[in-house]
This record gives sequence, structure tokens and C-alpha cells, in this order.
Amino acid sequence: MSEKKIAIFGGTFDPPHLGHLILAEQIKNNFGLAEIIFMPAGSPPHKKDKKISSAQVRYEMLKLAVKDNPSFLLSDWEIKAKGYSYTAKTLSQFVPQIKAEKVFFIIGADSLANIFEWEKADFLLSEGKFIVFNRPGYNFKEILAKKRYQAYQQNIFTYHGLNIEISSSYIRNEFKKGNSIRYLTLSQIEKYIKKNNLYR
Ligand SMILES: Nc1ncnc2c1ncn2[C@@H]1O[C@H](COP(=O)(O)OP(=O)(O)OP(=O)(O)O)[C@@H](O)[C@H]1O
Ligand SMILES: O=C(O)c1ccc[n+]([C@@H]2O[C@H](COP(=O)([O-])O)[C@@H](O)[C@H]2O)c1
Repeated sequence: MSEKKIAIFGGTFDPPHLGHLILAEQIKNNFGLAEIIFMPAGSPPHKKDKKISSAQVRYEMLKLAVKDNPSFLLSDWEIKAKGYSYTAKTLSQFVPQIKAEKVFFIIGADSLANIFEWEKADFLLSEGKFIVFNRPGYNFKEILAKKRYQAYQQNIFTYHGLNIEISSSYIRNEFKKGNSIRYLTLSQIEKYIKKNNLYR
């Protein structure tokens, strides 16, 4: 029997966009993952001073995002956990509960570039496995050539798929300006944003 591989895709998801879905699907295909667990951060540690939508709202949007893909699951674990959503906590407390031979974290190249600012980064990179998707403006080779990354190369799996320029901040800004956000996210999420009067 082949080993079951799954990944956790953590993020703020304010809002979830097509980039998140495209990269998750591409990674699922290319790494032979059985499932991807989308994990909205309850309290994102690096967005302490930023105005973000409530965890409940971000969770509901993500529910709409994953509902048509049976391989995309959703977890409220980081939302229910107390305090900041440190990935080190998710690795030590949530990952051991998962029934799979291999568990990866999915991040974008921008997150990889900042990972040494994360809580317990050395623990994360030595005990966790990261699948990293390219992001415009970030170069895998340049990031990984830095000395601090050298010891952890065996736990960092890069995947170069499509270059996707979409970001949640772009969507929020466009929407705020009164511009259409059609085709940047799913239509049901666009409807949700309008109905709940987000980002105005
Ligand atoms: N277009 C993209 N290409 C590659 N990685 C992405 C892309 N969008 C998001 N990610 C990755 O997905 C994870 C969650 O991202 P997040 O929910 O913060 O979206 P974002 O578009 O980066 O948001 P914001 O613009 O508000 O910073 C992060 O690890 C981020 O690097
Ligand atoms: O653990 C940390 O210190 C830490 C710092 C910044 C980001 N993260 C996690 O990285 C993921 C992407 O974060 P973000 O802010 O780009 O949406 C999300 O799961 C965050 O909880 C984690």
C-alpha cells in the first residue's frame, strides 16, 4: 500500500482567491497528496497591526472555496486554539493527530522568504516539511542560497507552477475602489463579500 501524504495549507485567506485554489490543486497533483487541509489562522501572528476580517468570516469564505473539491478539507483548529496562530504550535499539537504517513505545510515563496521571522523557525524547519509554491517577485534559488536555509534543504520542497499574480490585498483594494473582483475569486465568495459589506 502506498503511503498517505497530506498537506496543511495555512493562511489568513482574507479573502480566499483563485491563486490559493490553483496552487493547492497543482501541488496536490504533483506531490500525489490525498488531501489538503485548509487552515485559516485564527489570529495571524504577522498581521497583529493590520485590520483583518474576523476569523468566522474568513472561515465561512473558505468553506465556500473548498466545498466543490472532495480533496480540499477545512479545519477550524487554529481558529479554536487560544492565542496567536503559530505554525510551530500547529506542528506540535495538530499534526500528531493526523492519520497520514507524511504531512506537509504548503506556503508561498513570500512566506519562505520570511520564515526565519516565524516563532521557533528552526524547530519548524527541522521537524516540519514544507512545500513551497513560486510567487512573482520571489526567487527560490536566491532564497535557498542564503546560509540560514542550508541546514534545512531536505525539508523544503519547492514547486514551480504557474506564476499567479493574484493576492488577497489586491482583491480588497480593488473592491474598496468600487472595481469588479470578478474572476479573481469564486463567484460565491464575491457574493459573500458584497452581502456582508466587507472591505469597504
Ligand atoms: N498568488 C500566490 N502565489 C503563491 N503563493 C500564494 C499566492 N497567494 C497566496 N499565497 C500563499 O498562500 C498562503 C496564504 O496567503 P494569504 O491568505 O495571506 O494570501 P495573500 O494573497 O498573500 O494575502 P495578502 O495579499 O493579504 O497578504 C501564504 O503562504 C502565501 O504565500
Ligand atoms: O508561526 C509563525 O510565527 C507564523 C508567522 C507568519 C505566518 N505564519 C503562518 O503562515 C501562513 C501564511 O500566513 P499569511 O500571513 O501569509 O496568511 C499562516 O498559516 C500563518 O499562520 C506563521
